[in-house]
Amino acid sequence: MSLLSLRKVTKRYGNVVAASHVDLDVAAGSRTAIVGPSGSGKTTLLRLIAGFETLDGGSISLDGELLADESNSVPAYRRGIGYVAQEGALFPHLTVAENIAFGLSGHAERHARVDALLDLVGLARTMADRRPHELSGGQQQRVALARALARRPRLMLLDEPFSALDTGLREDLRDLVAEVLSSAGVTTVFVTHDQSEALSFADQVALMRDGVIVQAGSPEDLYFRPRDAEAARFFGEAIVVAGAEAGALGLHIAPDAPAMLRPEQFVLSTGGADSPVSGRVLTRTFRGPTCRLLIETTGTPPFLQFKLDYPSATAPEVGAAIGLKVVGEPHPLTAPSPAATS
Ligand SMILES: Nc1ncnc2c1ncn2[C@@H]1O[C@H](COP(=O)(O)OP(=O)(O)OP(=O)(O)O)[C@@H](O)[C@H]1O
Repeated sequence: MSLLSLRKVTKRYGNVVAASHVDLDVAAGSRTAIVGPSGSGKTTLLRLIAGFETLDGGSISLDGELLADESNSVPAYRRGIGYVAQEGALFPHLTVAENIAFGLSGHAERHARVDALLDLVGLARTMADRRPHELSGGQQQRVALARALARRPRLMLLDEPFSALDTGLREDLRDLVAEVLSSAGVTTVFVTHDQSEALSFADQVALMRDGVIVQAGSPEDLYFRPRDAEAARFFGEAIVVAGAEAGALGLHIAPDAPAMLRPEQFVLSTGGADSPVSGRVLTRTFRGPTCRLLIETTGTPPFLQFKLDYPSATAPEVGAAIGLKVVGEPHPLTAPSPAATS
């Protein structure tokens, strides 16, 4: 069942339409990622849901209750929504415990709740008396999460909460947050510009472009069945082929629409005598466990170039002849694209 519903949500800043007729449904207990290029309207959408901004059109409802439309707006503090921003959202003059307990009533209850929340977000109880400047960035974000959870929100909004952290820490904290939120059963909407974070953390991914949600669906939908070439490339390497290019790969696609393949749909073999398509390695970039190879087909023109990752231990050298076989189907794209490869 849908907990959060956005209907034709519109927000303008002067001439800029930051959100335009946005429809979005978020199921109870699920996690939705909002992704898209810089300036596409992700933060605006989150701030509208939180109640930090007013709507110019449309409506937002939570659990059947109207939160906002053109003429009404429930104040942010009455929405029962938790919000964790990128960084710096803690009160600097309050201790960790005071930050977490901010707004909670009852001394005894506050104390017990702070301890439970510190445990939940993996912070030692001895940190309760520290102030934010005595914590690392990752610890501060854990406190911010604990503070948002303290009020038992109906919905949690996360605006790039891990983006200021180093890669390793970022992944650890992301896994912890996923665990904490699902064990607490908290419905979550989060903004990220990191595609892999969106694909791994979310049940539903909504891709925004120029204030519009161009596609919303499961991570698999967005990755394997993107709507257009731009959406395809947003989620990783995409090989977009049309007409003769598809023929050169031995694929059958509709004549006037392009189609997309992911590089991992190409099975590469060295030697290549038995493979339907022949090619050679143009460049080879070592990346640790894998090498990124730039491949060019050599059989039937037009000759296509594309990149694919291959295990380093057995990666072919530059100039090596290879064989290629396509597995799975090419995915048809709705909008034509002039470029053949990414
Ligand atoms: N308070 C504001 N006043 C004027 N324009 C604004 C305001 N807030 C956002 N905008 C504009 O609205 C558009 C959407 O901004 P928004 O911050 O929602 O994008 P975003 O997708 O979150 O971007 P980023 O990934 O860079 O954070 C942008 O063109 C931005 O310049």
